[in-house]
Amino acid sequence: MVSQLSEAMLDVIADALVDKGYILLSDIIPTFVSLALLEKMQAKQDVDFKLAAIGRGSEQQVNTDIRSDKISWLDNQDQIDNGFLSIMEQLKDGLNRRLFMGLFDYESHYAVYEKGAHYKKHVDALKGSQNRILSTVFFLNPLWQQADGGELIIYDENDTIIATVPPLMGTLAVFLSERFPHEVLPTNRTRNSIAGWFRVSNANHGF
Ligand SMILES: O=C(O)CCC(=O)C(=O)O
Ligand SMILES: [Fe+2]
Repeated sequence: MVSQLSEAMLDVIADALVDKGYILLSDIIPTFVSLALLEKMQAKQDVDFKLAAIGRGSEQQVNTDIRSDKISWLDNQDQIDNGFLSIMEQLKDGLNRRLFMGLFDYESHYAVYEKGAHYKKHVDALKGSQNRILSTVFFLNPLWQQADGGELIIYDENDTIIATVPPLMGTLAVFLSERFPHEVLPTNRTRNSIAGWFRVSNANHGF
């Protein structure tokens, strides 16, 4: 398949991850891909989405005080999902070539936050667990207004806010999973996103 991410774009992303540990991008996923993802998401929302759980393995539980989004996992056998996943694959390969991150696979889910839903401050990977290494959040909300709320707030290690990201169609946030606590503020209207994580394959292999 023809690469959709240019070498120059991959250089910019790699440099930002080295310098700051995160980057906010727009225009990296073609509009026709985003629109297809949104259309599919909206068509499936009433049937296929389940309240997201927190915790791992047998500790998993739904706790809507902490997070109240509903999710559905992407599947690389699905043509629409694959439009997005193939670009994430290019990102993975491009970063591995530049930074030797050892990124091995990528898991991702659609998430719908209905009016009033939120996700309290959390980190996507516990320090030293070296499983989820790099987080991505892709937003699918055309015409988002400030009054709609639902911003992604990213903090640094000292709990200072470093980015307030409106969940606007086409924005992709990429950040190191262990380093940045983040939260989703309550949304005032339905908010659609795809959250994903690049993982390494074993505990000795990290960034
Ligand atoms: O949708 C978002 O803005 C972020 C979601 C998130 O942090 C997560 O699912 O871990
Ligand atoms: Fe998260």
